[in-house]
Amino acid sequence: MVLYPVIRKLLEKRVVLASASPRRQEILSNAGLRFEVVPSRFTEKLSKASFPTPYAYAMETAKQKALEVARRMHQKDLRAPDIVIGADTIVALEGLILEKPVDKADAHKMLSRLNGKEHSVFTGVAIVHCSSQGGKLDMDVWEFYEETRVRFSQLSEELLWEYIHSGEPMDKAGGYGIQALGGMLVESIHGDFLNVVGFPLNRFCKKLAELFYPPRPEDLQREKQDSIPAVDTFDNPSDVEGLGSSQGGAQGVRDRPWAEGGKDTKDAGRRPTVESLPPTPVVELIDGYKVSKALFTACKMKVFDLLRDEGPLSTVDIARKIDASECGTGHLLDICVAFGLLDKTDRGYSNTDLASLYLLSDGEYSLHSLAVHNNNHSWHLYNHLESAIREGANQHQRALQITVDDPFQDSFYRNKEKKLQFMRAMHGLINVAARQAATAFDLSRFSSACDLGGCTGALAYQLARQYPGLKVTVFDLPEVVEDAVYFQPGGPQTGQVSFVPGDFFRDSLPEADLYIVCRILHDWSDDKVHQLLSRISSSCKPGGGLLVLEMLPGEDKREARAAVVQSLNMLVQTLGRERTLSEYRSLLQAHGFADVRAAYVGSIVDAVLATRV
Ligand SMILES: O=c1[nH]cc([C@@H]2O[C@H](COP(=O)(O)OP(=O)(O)OP(=O)(O)O)[C@@H](O)[C@H]2O)c(=O)[nH]1
Repeated sequence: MVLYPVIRKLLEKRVVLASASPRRQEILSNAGLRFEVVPSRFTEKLSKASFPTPYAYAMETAKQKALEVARRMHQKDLRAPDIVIGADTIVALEGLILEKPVDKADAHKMLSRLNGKEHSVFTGVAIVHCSSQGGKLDMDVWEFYEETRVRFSQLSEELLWEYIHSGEPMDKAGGYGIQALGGMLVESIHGDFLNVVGFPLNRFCKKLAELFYPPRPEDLQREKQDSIPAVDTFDNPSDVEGLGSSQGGAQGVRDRPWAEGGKDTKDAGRRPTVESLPPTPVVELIDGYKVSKALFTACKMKVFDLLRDEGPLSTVDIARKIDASECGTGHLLDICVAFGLLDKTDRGYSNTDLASLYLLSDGEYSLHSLAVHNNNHSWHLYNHLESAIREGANQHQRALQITVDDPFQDSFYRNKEKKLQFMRAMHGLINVAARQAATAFDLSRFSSACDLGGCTGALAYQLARQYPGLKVTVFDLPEVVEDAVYFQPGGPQTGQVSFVPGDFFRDSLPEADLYIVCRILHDWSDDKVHQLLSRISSSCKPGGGLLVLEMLPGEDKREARAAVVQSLNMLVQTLGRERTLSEYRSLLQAHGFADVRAAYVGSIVDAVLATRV
C-alpha cells in the first residue's frame, strides 16, 4: 500500500537509498517506496568541532553520504539515479555528539552518559536530485533534519551491562535501539519515533511535498497546516530550480499558506468564504517587526550575556542589572521566552541553546552584532521602504543624509565605529554559513585562492580548515584589512591565510587559482558586476576557478523567502540585487567562464562554481 501520494510520485523515478542501515530500508519500503540500496562509502570523519550545531553535522554527513553514491553511480554507468537519499542519525547530549559505539566499553560510556537524562536524537537527511547532460552530472541537494527528545530511566550498572552483552548497541547511534531491547531503557519520548530508529518518514514526506509543489487553496481549507498535500498538486522536482534547502521544518514558498495555489488552475478565482477562511499568517506578518525589534533590544541591552554570566535570574534582578523598568523588562523577557530564546523556570530566566549559540556578544557563531547593526543602521533605511520601492534606489540619502556612490566607503565604513559594527555583523553571518559554503564543491584541486572583499577572513579561515593545502589571500579595502586582525581565530589554519589591502575595482588582484566573491556581486549594479568580472577574468588563468557565493532565487520568482527578502535588502541598502542562476550563468559565460555549476546550500548563500576557459 502506498499511503502518501508523494511517495507514489517517486515510483516513476530511479531512487537510490545511500544507506546500509536495515532500519532505513525497512522504514522506506514499508512506506511503499521502491528503491535500490547502494551503501555509501563516505567515511564519517567530519570534524564535529567545525559545526555550529549537532544537526548541522548530521545534515552534512547525510549529504556527503548521498553525494558519494550519486557520483560513484554516475561514474560507473554514466547514468546517475534520479534521486539519492542519504541519512545520518546521531545522539546529542550536553554538547557531545554520540555516534555508533566502537566497542563494548564505548557503548558503556555512552549509555552511562544517557542514563537518567534527556537527550536529543537528530537525523539529518539529504535528498540529492541528479540530472546529467552530455555526460556531466548536475546535482541539487535538499537537506533537512528532525529532532526527537528521548529520556532514559535511571538504570543500574547490571542492567546496562546486560543490555551491552546482548550485542544490540553496536550498530546504533548512541548505543541503543529504541525499536528493540533498547525500548526498555526509555522512559519517554517527545517527537517522531521513526526519527530515532533512523529515518524521519513523516518529515521526509512533508519535505517531498514541499519540493514537488505547493498545496492548492482548497486543500488548505481541508487539511491541517502541516499536513501533506494531495498528489495532483505535485510536479516534477526539476521545475523548482532555485529552491534552497531548509532545516528542521517546512520553509520557503512551498509552505506559504497564503500562496496563490498550484499549477492546477481549474479552481482558480474561487474565493474562501468568511466561514471557511484559512488560518491566516497575515497578523503574524504584520507583527513581525515588533518581534525583530524586541530581539534587537534584548541584544543591545546584553540580556543574553547577562544570563550567560549570572543566570538564572529573576525579572527584578535582570531589570536592575540592565537598568530598566521591571514591567518593561518583564515584557521583553516574555517575548524572548515565547520565541524560544529564553527558558523560564522557578529559578528564573536562562538562555536556551539557541540564544547561547547565536546571541551572546562574543560566541563563535554570534549574530549579536548583526542584530545590533540591523537596529542601528538598517532599521532607519527601512523606514523609507516605500520611497525605495517608488524610486528603485537605496535610501541612504533620505535616512542618513549621505550620498552614496559606494555603499561601503560612503556609508557602512564612514567612521571607525560604524565600520567595526559592520565587520562584526558580517563576521558572525559568514561564520554561520562558512562551512557549508566552503564544502559546497570539492575545491581540493586548487592550491591558492583569493577571497575578494573577504572582510574579516571568516570564509578564508574556514576554507583553510577544510583544505589544509590551500593558501588563501583575503583582498579587501585598506581600512578593512587594518582591523581584520581583531577577528583572527586561533589554530594552525591562520598560517594559510594572508591579507592584502586594495580595491577590487581599481588595484591589481592577487594571483590565485581560485577567485571567490562571497556576497559581493549582489551589492553592485550590472555595470559594476561586469567591471569586476572582467578584472577577475583577466587575472584568472585557464583552468582556474571562480566561486560565487550568493543566494540564488528561483527562476520563476516564486523563490524561497530568504532570497527575496535579501534582494529587497539590496535595493534598500546597496546598488545591487540578488540574481538567479541563469543570470549568473550568462554573466560568467560572458567573461570567459564555462562549466557553470550550482549547489543549493541554503541558509545565507548558495554556491556557483565556474572554470576559466
Ligand atoms: O534507536 C535507534 N537508534 C539508532 C539506530 C540505528 O543507528 C544507526 C545510525 O548510524 P548511521 O546514521 O551512521 O547509519 P549506518 O547504520 O551507519 O548506515 P549508513 O550506511 O546510512 O551510514 C542507523 O542504522 C539507525 O538505524 C537504531 O536502529 N535504533
